[in-house]
Amino acid sequence: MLETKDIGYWYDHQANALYRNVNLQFAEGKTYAIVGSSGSGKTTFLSLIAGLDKPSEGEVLYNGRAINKIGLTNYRNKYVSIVFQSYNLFTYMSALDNVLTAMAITNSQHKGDKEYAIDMLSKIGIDQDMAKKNVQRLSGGQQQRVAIVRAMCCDAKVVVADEPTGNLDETNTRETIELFQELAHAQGKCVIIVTHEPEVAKMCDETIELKNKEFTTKSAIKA
Ligand SMILES: Nc1ncnc2c1ncn2[C@@H]1O[C@H](COP(=O)(O)OP(=O)(O)OP(=O)(O)O)[C@@H](O)[C@H]1O
Repeated sequence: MLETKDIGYWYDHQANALYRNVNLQFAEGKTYAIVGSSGSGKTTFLSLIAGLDKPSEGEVLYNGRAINKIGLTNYRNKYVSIVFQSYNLFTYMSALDNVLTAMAITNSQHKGDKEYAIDMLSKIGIDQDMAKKNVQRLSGGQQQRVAIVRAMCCDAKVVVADEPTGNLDETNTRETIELFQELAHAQGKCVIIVTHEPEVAKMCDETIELKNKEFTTKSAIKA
């Protein structure tokens, strides 16, 4: 579904490239963990496949089409959901309005379907009363789950997440990754997570390690 073709990236000079000739494939229905030391370029890689930045060389392909041909803004709006460590919810809105707004902005097939949004939120333990309160009244773990439900309610097939469990305790981390698994396994999405936590990587279907400017796919390690 998503493929990098000989991509390379450098901020200033080619000689200082973070990596070059990266050829990776990401399938729908699977979760991927990208691991590697700090500063190796994981976040940068995520921004390339999410269409937030362009590779210095090579192409990112979505279902065989170069994303710059699709148009980066068009690609991001239609095909990608992004989950951040800092949740990136609209802080002045309720959880319900956050989900409804995302469905409206992305023109989801569930656009305007309040009952669907309420039902999805209830699946992560946010009842109707709580769903209508300002999102800042929820705990960090709950806010991150709202951010994931928001991705679930949108049609985008690619979900990228940058350290989504960075602010969460062990229990919330596990629940969050289980939701990502559901997103991939039940909804057929392609979920790509940057993480420095080995427990998170273990729960994903595949781990890709970025080390010495090379990406290596590790065999699936099941928790
Ligand atoms: N705008 C920029 N201009 C120049 N260099 C940058 C810029 N943004 C990031 N870098 C450098 O590029 C390298 C890769 O950064 P990136 O954030 O992708 O790494 P990372 O693997 O995600 O790190 P971490 O795990 O610490 O978040 C780092 O050395 C960083 O200092």
